[in-house]
Amino acid sequence: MGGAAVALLAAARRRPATPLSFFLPRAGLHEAATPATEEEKGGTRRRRSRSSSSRLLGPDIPDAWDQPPSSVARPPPPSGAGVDYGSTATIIDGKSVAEDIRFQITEEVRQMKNAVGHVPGLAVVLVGNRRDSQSYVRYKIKGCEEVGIKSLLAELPGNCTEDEVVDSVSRFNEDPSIHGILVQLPLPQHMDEERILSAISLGKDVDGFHPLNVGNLALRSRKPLFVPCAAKACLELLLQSGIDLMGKHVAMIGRSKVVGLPTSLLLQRHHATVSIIHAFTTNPEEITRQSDIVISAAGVANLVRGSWLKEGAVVIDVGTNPIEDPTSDYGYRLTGDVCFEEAARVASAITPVPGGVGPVTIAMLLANTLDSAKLAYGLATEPHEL
Ligand SMILES: NC(=O)C1=CN([C@@H]2O[C@H](COP(=O)(O)OP(=O)(O)OC[C@H]3O[C@@H](n4cnc5c(N)ncnc54)[C@H](OP(=O)(O)O)[C@@H]3O)[C@@H](O)[C@H]2O)C=CC1
Ligand SMILES: Nc1nc(=O)c2c([nH]1)NC[C@@H]1CN(c3ccc(C(=O)N[C@@H](CCC(=O)O)C(=O)O)cc3)C=[N+]21
Repeated sequence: MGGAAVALLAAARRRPATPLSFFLPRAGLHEAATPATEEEKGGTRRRRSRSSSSRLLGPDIPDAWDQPPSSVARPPPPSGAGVDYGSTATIIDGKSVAEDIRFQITEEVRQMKNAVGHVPGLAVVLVGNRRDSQSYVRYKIKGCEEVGIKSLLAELPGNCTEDEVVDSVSRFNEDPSIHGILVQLPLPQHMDEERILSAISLGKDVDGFHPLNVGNLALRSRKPLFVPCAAKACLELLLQSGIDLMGKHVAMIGRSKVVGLPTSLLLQRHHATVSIIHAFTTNPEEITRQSDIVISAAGVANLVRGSWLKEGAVVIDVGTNPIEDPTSDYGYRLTGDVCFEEAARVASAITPVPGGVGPVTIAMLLANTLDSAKLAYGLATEPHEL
C-alpha cells in the first residue's frame, strides 16, 4: 500500500524540486470538486501553484525567559483599497493541496477496512470553552468524517483537574480502536502541559509533541514516530511548490513547540540553513531580508512587511490571527503574520490566510492518524521517511 501524505515528503526528498506526480492525474476531479474562491469568482484568478521547549541555558536562566517583550499586533499597514500592488507572486493553494491529501487518505482508509476490517481512530481532548479551540476541534472532526476516520471527542470543563485530563488520555491510550490522541492546546493555565502531553502513549502521539518524538526529530541518527502537523504542512507546501530546500536559507519566525521548533528541525533534516527569529531577536528584518524562504509563526498580525523580504523569496504564513472586522458576520476575520498585499509584490510565492497552511495542517493530522493505524495493524513496519 502506498504511503499517506508523509510518503509525499519522502518522494520529494529523494527527488527534490520534482513535482509530486501521483497527485497530478486527479487534476480534472479536483477542478470539479473545488468551488471557485471568492477571488476567482471575481475574475481576478491568480496563478495557482500546482507544480507541483526544555531549558537550554541551565537552571540559572534569567527570569526574563518567561517575560518576552509584549508581542501585540502591529498597527495595520496603510489601507490597500484602490492601490495596485502589482502582485506577481504565485499563490500557494493550501486548500487544494489538503484536498488532494484527503483524497489519498480516503482511499487508504478504504483499503485498510477491506484488509483488516478496521478504520483508523482519532481521539481529541478539549479542555475548557475557548471559541478558537472549539472551532479548530470541529475542523479536525469534520476532516476525520470526510476521509472515513473514526473520531471521539472528550470535552472537559476548564476548571477540571489535571488528573482528570490525564485519566481521559489514559482511557484513550488503552482503547485499541484509537490510534491517535490529540490534546488541544493551549490548556488552562493551572495545568502542567508537559505532564499531560507526556501521558499520551508514544505510539498514539499524532501531534508529535511528546518529548521523545521531539527529541528524535532533533537527532540526526533518529526518526520520530510522528512529526508535528503544522511543521509537516509547511514542508509539504514548499515541496509541492517545487522548492528545493537543500542549502537554502530559511528564516523561521517563532520557536514554539507547536510550530516554530519542529519546523526548524524538520527543515534542517532537509538540509536547509535555518535562522530562528523569536521575540528577543533584535534584527528580524535583516535576517528575513537575507532569506530565500520566510516562514512566520509568531501570532502577530502584520509583523512581516514587504520591506522584510528579499525579491523572489518564498513566504509561508502560518499565523492565524483574529482581527476586528465590522464588515464580517462574526465581527472579526482571520489574518496571517504577513502583510499579504505588500509581500505578494516582492515574493515569488506566498501562502494566503485563510486557505494556506491551516487546511494542510489538518490533513497532516489525518495522515499521522492513518500512519499510526497502519503500524498498529501491521500494514507498515516503521514510520515514514520524513
Ligand atoms: N495554520 C496552522 O496550521 C497553525 C497556525 N497556528 C498559528 O500560528 C501562530 C503561532 O502559533 P504558536 O507557535 O502556537 O504560538 P506561540 O505563542 O506559542 O509562539 C509564538 C512564537 O513567536 C515568537 N514571537 C512572538 N512575537 C514575536 C515578534 N514580535 N517577533 C518575533 N517573534 C515573535 C515567540 O517568541 P518567544 O519564544 O521568544 O516568546 C514564540 O516563539 C498563531 O497565530 C497560531 O494561531 C498555530 C498552529 C497551526
Ligand atoms: N494539540 C494541538 N495541535 C495543533 O495542531 C494545534 C493546537 N493544539 N492548538 C491550536 C493550533 C492552531 N492550529 C490550527 C489548525 C488549523 C487551522 C486552520 O485550518 N485554519 C484555516 C482557517 C479556518 C477558519 O476560517 O477559521 C485556514 O487557515 O484556512 C488553524 C490553526 C492547530 N493547532
